Amino acid sequence: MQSEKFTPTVAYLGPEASFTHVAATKLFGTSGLIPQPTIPDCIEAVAKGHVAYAIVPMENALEGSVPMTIDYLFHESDLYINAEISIPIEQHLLVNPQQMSKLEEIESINSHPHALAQCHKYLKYHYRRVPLIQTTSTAAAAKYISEHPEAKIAAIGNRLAAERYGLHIAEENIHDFHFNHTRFIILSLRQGILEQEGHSEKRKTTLIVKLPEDDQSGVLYQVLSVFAWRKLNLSKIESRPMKTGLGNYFFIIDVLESDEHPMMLGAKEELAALNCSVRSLGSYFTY
Ligand SMILES: O=C(O)C(=O)C[C@]1(C(=O)O)C=C[C@@H](O)C=C1
Repeated sequence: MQSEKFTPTVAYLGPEASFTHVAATKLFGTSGLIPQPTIPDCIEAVAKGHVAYAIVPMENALEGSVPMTIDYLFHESDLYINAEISIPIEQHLLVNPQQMSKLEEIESINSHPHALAQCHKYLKYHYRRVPLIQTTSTAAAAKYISEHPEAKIAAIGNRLAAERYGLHIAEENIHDFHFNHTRFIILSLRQGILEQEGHSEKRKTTLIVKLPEDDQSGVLYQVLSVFAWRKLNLSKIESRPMKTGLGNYFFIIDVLESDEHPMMLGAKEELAALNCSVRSLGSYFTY
């Protein structure tokens, strides 16, 4: 399936059977995948050249962006996006087989904060007084309860985690909204395109734009008009704090066009003429 002849090493948010692991196997197969405990560890592994790629969650359809990913991309690293993959997310309530008959005695429910938030209504209705404990991933929560069969803890995670860690699915599909997807980005030190079967027709480009330091009225409007009159379709724009003081932001902008398209070259020039700083995180296919 892969066009490259060697098996690349890929850091992913683990442990095994996290959603990021599921996304990674869809794109890279099962070999060369190296689990990391956190998103920063994935990003650091690729930034230091310990692995060829890192795959990390970027955005969930219910909960929005993963701020840790965006902030590390902007503040802590100099990486490029080589591909994007989006997968459906189904959350299940998992318990150790020893706890299956004692569900009403559950003392905490553990999972990744995004997963807990995706099941907010279910948890409020069925487990109102049970504390929710955040873990580094859904699979980390599943692994923990498999290693502590005596603990009266449930986890929220996927079917693969139930199988991998020998857990029971106490309740299926507990996410609050049916259309639940997460998109993941594949990062590397090189600007490049990961090209495999089943990619999108068009490329997407991610830009990081900083507005001029001197506060001018209408500058964001001007930035948007740079794309608008060129008919460059934006699929996302989001502001994040610069971390230099209240009111200072950078923008992450996804454009449904390749970085080398003449209109994109013109857009980047015009943004520079507006005194904006522009960094391209690369052009890539989506899967
Ligand atoms: O915890 C996992 O299994 C992950 O891969 C992380 C993550 C996320 O960061 O959003 C990925 C997909 C789901 O939305 C829930 C959690």
